[in-house]
Amino acid sequence: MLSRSSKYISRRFPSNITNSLLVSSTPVFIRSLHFSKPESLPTNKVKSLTTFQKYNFSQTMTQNNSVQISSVDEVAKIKNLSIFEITTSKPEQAGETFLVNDPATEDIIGQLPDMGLKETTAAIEKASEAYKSWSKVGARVRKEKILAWYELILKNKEDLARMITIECGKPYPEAIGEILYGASFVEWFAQEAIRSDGDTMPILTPSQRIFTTKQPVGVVGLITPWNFPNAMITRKAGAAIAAGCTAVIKPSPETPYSAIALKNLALQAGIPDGVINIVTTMKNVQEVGKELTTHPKIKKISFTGSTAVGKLLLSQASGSVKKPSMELGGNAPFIVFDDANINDAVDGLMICKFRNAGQTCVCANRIFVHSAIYDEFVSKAMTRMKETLKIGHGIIPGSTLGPVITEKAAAKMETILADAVSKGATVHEIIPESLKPQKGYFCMPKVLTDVNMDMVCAKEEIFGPICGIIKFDSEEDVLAKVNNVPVGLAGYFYSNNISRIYRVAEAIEVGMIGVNTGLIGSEVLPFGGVKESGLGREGSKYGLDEFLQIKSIVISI
Ligand SMILES: NC(=O)c1ccc[n+]([C@@H]2O[C@H](COP(=O)([O-])OP(=O)(O)OC[C@H]3O[C@@H](n4cnc5c(N)ncnc54)[C@H](O)[C@@H]3O)[C@@H](O)[C@H]2O)c1
Ligand SMILES: O=CCCC(=O)O
Repeated sequence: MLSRSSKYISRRFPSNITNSLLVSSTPVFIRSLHFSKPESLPTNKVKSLTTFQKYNFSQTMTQNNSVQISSVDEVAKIKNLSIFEITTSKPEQAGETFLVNDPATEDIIGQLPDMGLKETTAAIEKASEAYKSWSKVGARVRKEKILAWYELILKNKEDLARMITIECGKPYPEAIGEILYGASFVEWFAQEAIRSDGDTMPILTPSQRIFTTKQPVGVVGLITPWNFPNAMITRKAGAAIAAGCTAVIKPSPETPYSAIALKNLALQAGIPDGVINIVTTMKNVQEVGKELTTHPKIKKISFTGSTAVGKLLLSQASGSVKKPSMELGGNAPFIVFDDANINDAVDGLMICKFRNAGQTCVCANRIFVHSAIYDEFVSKAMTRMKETLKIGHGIIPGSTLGPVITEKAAAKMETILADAVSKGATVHEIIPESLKPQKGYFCMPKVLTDVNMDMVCAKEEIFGPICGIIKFDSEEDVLAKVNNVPVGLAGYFYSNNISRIYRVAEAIEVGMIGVNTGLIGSEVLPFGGVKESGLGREGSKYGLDEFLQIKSIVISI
């Protein structure tokens, strides 16, 4: 029987992922197998812009009962591989290429053009040309085309999700959840396209009428992260093109194929060429970012990523006063008060902390538990983690914990652990170290107790499967600690006291609060942060306005 909050979670995520994280079961640990990579990478042999590698990786069996995964074989199982291919330019024009790998195996899955200034400028020009007609298309036509895009995303959801798992590492059922989440923004903004109403103002002077109309801002630059390769694009691009804007998207170099597929599906849906443009790069990220934030034809920059990069982009965009939307880093508190339902709180923590191996911007980062229930909560949470966290390649059925995105991200987890231990934390193993897959950027989940506020795990965003649990004694004490950070994206707390629910929800300095739930995202939620977590709101009835500008018209009669 699922608890109240797990039923809620199940509405948003396919039951196989929520059940596997929430409900006890016999542990089945999974190892991924490794493949030997070619010594030198044949970038000079690129035949087409999108080349999915066809090397024969030699497969070596690890110890007993290991599950074998070849990323190359897994890519080959994608039925509609053509949607991941770049079709709008030629390899010779693009010059150099970069390699994309599977973080769970380190296998190379493909290579793409490493575009730079020239290609970015060309994409902006193309978007600018397309803007002339797209911005004039009636809203009803835009709505129909965007709905057709939505249908195609749903039709291809298995292939899109498989690619997310291969290039980003999240378990396949979670990847399916992301496609449904991402598609919900496309559907939502298709419907919003016909709702960009203006206003009629009161008549102050009998001879004057004043009204407003909303117009698209123009060509927009969208820069997105790897942790939601699909949904972070649809949440921006869906709103942008519904508003009548055209877009140049720079996806993360780790997860470019999901972006390319979205663009190809948009073309198939009848959204004209040039409305959505993709610039892929690994080496020239800064150069491309500079062009997107300084080119005079770009009127808005919408970015999701780290606070450090967000600040840089804001400063670059200030030169030509581009309208900004910034979805930046967080450091989400997850508070369990002594009047909470502990089992519900454990449910919420599992989904909130371990989704995408702890790599979502709204993941629980600092877990505060009241001293009266601390031992019980820690014991129940660790039991649940031991029962349900299964590490391995996300394609393997039953796997609930994939790798982190890069070797650097895995190394950061080691640094965070070492810092905590040096400052007095106790580390609790969840999965025996001997079961760690030998290849891939896997991090073993760990619980930290005896955590204090000087530790990096309490001060900074962890972005991985480390779970530091901090003891507190009073509401006042915990609120002071919670708000003593420069960021404020999401927060969560568990309590059954209605007065406290109002009080604490209003006191925590974040843009989004989950009360008695660990999962908050949906297309109707105004998504965004306060303080250094960003500017603007995505999704919801406010999301379209980020891509519109109000024009006031005064008529003398
Ligand atoms: N608030 C949100 O909605 C949200 C959502 C997802 C991720 N995030 C945050 O993103 C961070 C993790 O993602 P990340 O590691 O990909 O962040 P990141 O800032 O390193 O990268 C995000 C994107 O910015 C690009 N980028 C990096 N440097 C750039 C530059 N100088 N100019 C232009 N583009 C540049 C990257 O290539 C990538 O496409 C975390 O802090 C997380 O909280 C926030
Ligand atoms: O990682 C950031 C986005 C997460 C979400 O939209 O729920």
